[in-house]
Amino acid sequence: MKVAWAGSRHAVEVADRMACLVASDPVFRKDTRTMLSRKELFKDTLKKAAHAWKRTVELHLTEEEANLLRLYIDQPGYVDLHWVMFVPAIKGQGTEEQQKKWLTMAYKFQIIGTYAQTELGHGSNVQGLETTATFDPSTDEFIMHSPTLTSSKWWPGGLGKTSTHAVVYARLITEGKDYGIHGFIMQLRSLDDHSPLPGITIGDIGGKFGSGAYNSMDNGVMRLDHVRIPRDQMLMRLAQVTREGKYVHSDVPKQLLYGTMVYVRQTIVADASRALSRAVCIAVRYGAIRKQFGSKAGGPETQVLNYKTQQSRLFPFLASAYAFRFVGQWLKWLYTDVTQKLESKDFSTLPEAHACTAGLKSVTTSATADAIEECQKLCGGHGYLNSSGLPELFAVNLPACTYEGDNVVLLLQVARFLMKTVSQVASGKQPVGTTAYMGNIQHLMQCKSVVNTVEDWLNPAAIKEVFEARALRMAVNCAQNISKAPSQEEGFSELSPDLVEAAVAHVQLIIVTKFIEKLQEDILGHGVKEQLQKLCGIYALHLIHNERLGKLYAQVRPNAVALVDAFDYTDHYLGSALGRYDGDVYSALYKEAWKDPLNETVVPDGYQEHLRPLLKQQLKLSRL
Ligand SMILES: CCCCCCCCCC/C=C\C/C=C/C(=O)SCCNC(=O)CCNC(=O)[C@H](O)C(C)(C)COP(=O)(O)OP(=O)(O)OC[C@H]1O[C@@H](n2cnc3c(N)ncnc32)[C@H](O)[C@@H]1OP(=O)(O)O
Ligand SMILES: Cc1cc2nc3c(=O)[nH]c(=O)nc-3n(C[C@H](O)[C@H](O)[C@H](O)COP(=O)(O)OP(=O)(O)OC[C@H]3O[C@@H](n4cnc5c(N)ncnc54)[C@H](O)[C@@H]3O)c2cc1C
Repeated sequence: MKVAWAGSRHAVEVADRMACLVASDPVFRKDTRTMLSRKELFKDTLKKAAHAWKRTVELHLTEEEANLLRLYIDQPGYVDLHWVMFVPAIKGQGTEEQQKKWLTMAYKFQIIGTYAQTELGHGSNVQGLETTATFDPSTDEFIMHSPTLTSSKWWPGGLGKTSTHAVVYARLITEGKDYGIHGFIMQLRSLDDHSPLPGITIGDIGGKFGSGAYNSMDNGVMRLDHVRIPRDQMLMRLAQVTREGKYVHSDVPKQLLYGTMVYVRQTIVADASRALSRAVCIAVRYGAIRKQFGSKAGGPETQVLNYKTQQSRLFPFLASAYAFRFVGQWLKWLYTDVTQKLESKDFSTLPEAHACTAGLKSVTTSATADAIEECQKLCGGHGYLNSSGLPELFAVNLPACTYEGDNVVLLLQVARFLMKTVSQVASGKQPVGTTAYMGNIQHLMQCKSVVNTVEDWLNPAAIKEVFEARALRMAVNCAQNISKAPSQEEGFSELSPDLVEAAVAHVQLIIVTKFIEKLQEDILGHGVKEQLQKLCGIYALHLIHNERLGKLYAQVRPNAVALVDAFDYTDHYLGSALGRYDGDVYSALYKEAWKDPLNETVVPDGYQEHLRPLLKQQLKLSRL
């Protein structure tokens, strides 16, 4: 099962090696992280990042190994933005010459970069950004400027205190005309003493939700006051400004400007499955240790994992973790495929890639955030302690519902793609890829489900048909209602809640389909495929209705702990007293409690000033 989860034996081996490297290095300790002040936490993040880079160089780690090392360190920081957004933005939007210049420095960490798109006034509406980049032909420079308070860059990770450079998104103005949003490479801080360059006001935007968690990241604010940069720092793969100031657009779709977001959304699906699997691992292992109540006859107490209510709340998350993992592996393939096509100037699959990445990012991160919260409840009171690992896991993953595109905004993009496809089907065009099922419209609009029993839900063809019929009917229903509205725009707006539901149904179909396709592969190991079939059935059935699932849960229960062990997480990475591999939960919880700064003294600080006078006064009063 470990191989099925990781994707290959090689993947299991590299992941194990990197996880152990992190777990055995004292610099990467994180057990007291939630007790650090913001300043201490930030400094700790700088220390870990520098140490990780040192180890990467010393051990000559490959890119794959270095990425895993970063992942297992498990502390959001400026390096994430550098590798996941700054470098890909230059790769995707820079010319070969620009890539050679900037990536050479970025790969060696001679510069640290971030991705500065969002502003105080606009995040979702990228075309509404206000920062300007005005070309000055007299000096061959762009003047970068924040004309209003709301145009202040706001949120970019690493911007606050760390980044020396950024890809800044701004409205390009040349020859008096506004050509809309484009990317520019800007140096922000001196490479000598790290002070902001003239005209740049920069700082951190303040503390965020939860202790520890995303507070390790210096999300930043930046104002630009007529800062000049050379013309060749405009990312010029998609469009150029000539020496004379003439705007020239290449013959590529302008949406490629959004390419970095497509790339990152794809990686976020993999992050979501990982976060969900961590929460499930904690809740399942703890559920096998925790006992409450026994039989009336005085028998042994029951493991809480054996309660049917616990199983019906928890096992759909276990199934979802596997489902998201497999769809994430497929999405990575889709992204590679579309990138290769783009390189040979085939842009035909771009809209589908956008819809798939946006939709899957949205559905998997929302489900993951909800599930982590529920796992906390599934662990009872102990789940609420920081030492359970769950509060921090929740706080770190909650913003994934917002960053890289608000989940509702992204689902509306999927809905727009679906409405277009329905109208193409109506005019006789055969849809392809993930919307190919819509071509089977006659049958799917009328067919009746043959699913009656739990066993039917293990029949892939039956499952697929149910999900296809559901998704298609919801999409067609929306399209018909939109066509009755006074205008397409009004109809879309009025029906947006239904459109979001239709988009979710389509995305869930993709997830179910990719799970089924995974089951058709050669899967090694005795009983592995059978367990995955049951999980696929649970994932599908819990989305439709909750009846008849008990039988499947009973079949999964004997292997539940093994199914979470297959995630192959070290105790260090899991970071949970409740989810420990050895099950020694109570001693771990007890030990963790004593690490709290409040326990440094027996009598707390503040006793002399506040507690003692109060107690004394009350005592005096009672004696009067
Ligand atoms: C290994 C270590 C692990 C570590 C893990 C680290 C994980 C790191 C994660 C980093 C964490 C946090 C960083 C966060 C960064 C950010 O948040 S960056 C900012 C992200 N911002 C957004 O996502 C904004 C969302 N808004 C948009 O994307 C667009 O503005 C929106 C799509 C909503 C609307 O676009 P418009 O251009 O205004 O308009 P529209 O008319 O709707 O679209 C026109 C047309 O273009 C198509 N389209 C839109 N987007 C794309 C795209 N990305 N690709 C392709 N096509 C796109 C759209 O469908 C329309 O097509 P049509 O044919 O005309 O219908
Ligand atoms: C932790 C974190 C890290 C981030 N890192 C970065 C970064 O590194 N770089 C960067 O540039 N940005 C970053 N961001 C910003 C992030 O990308 C934006 O916050 C995100 O795109 C959402 O935009 P917004 O904040 O403007 O939300 P808004 O668009 O203001 O959303 C507010 C509400 O309005 C709704 N809404 C908005 N538009 C519509 C619509 N058309 N139809 C229906 N409902 C709508 C939304 O669903 C939401 O409920 C980060 C954000 C966070 C939280």
